[in-house]
Amino acid sequence: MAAAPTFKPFTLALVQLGQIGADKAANLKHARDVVLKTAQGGPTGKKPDLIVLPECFNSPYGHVHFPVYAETIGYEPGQAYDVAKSESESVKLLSATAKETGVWLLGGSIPEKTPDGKVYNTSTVYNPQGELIAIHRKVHLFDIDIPGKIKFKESETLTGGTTMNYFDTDFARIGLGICYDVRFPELAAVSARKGAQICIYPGAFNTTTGPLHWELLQRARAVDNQIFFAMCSPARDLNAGYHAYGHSLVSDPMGKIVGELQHKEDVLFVDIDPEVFHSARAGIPVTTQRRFDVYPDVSKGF
Ligand SMILES: NC(=O)CCC(=O)C(=O)O
Repeated sequence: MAAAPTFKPFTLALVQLGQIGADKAANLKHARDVVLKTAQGGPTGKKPDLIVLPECFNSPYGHVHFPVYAETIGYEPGQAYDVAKSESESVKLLSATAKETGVWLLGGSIPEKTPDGKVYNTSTVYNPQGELIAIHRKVHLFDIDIPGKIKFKESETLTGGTTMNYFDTDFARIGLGICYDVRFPELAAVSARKGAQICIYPGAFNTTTGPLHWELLQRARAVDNQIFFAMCSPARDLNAGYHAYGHSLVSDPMGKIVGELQHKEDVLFVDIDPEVFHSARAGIPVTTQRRFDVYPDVSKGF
């Protein structure tokens, strides 16, 4: 495995997208418009280095919708990918938008179909040249049943991914996950031990678990691993079948919230300061104090 890039300061923008409805073309156009505007800079006018979209940004969120909206991506890690030949209209649009803005783009997630008939919840990542350079298929499917509150079963139509994923930029190694993946500490732990200085998960928590767990889990993953941790949600739409919690958030490696939105469409700009990462690790050196003679290192074998 290549060494992680030197962690440099960068500006992260989380796009808490609204207006995600039944019309895929309208969803894609709106996402593109907001990304183009975001790339012009935040309140300080500073152009972001990396823009992130939310989970399932091109389709309504629900197991009945995933197969209907699913697109063939056909990306194989380590193999060249020609966006011009892609069958995915979302991939083409995201690639063109990244290229036009000259900014890294983590394209939230979209339903993806594969030739064996499976459907995944998949993130795609583009460099500023518009090349598709990484994907992550949601590993842990969101199957929960809280009586009287929320029942959701992604596994009705989705298959869980089987790989750990990160990507390297010129400013950081970035660990990937999607939403419910945050509840499984191993995923972020493996990314961090493989050198990720930040994990970014597009996500769409709900209004039952969101108030209790959204912030808690992100700050926990950040402190566990002494990394930055960010999640980008859709805005809340009470007319939609699924009510997203919103509150896109960034925690620093000390567990301090360095930016958080409310529940409406908005963009969160955060300047990521590597100094916080280095001082957290120097002051509380858990990364060198682990007792793998007592318990196993979950990152071994990846
Ligand atoms: N989209 C998701 O995976 C939702 C996860 C969620 O709401 C949770 O409580 O976990």
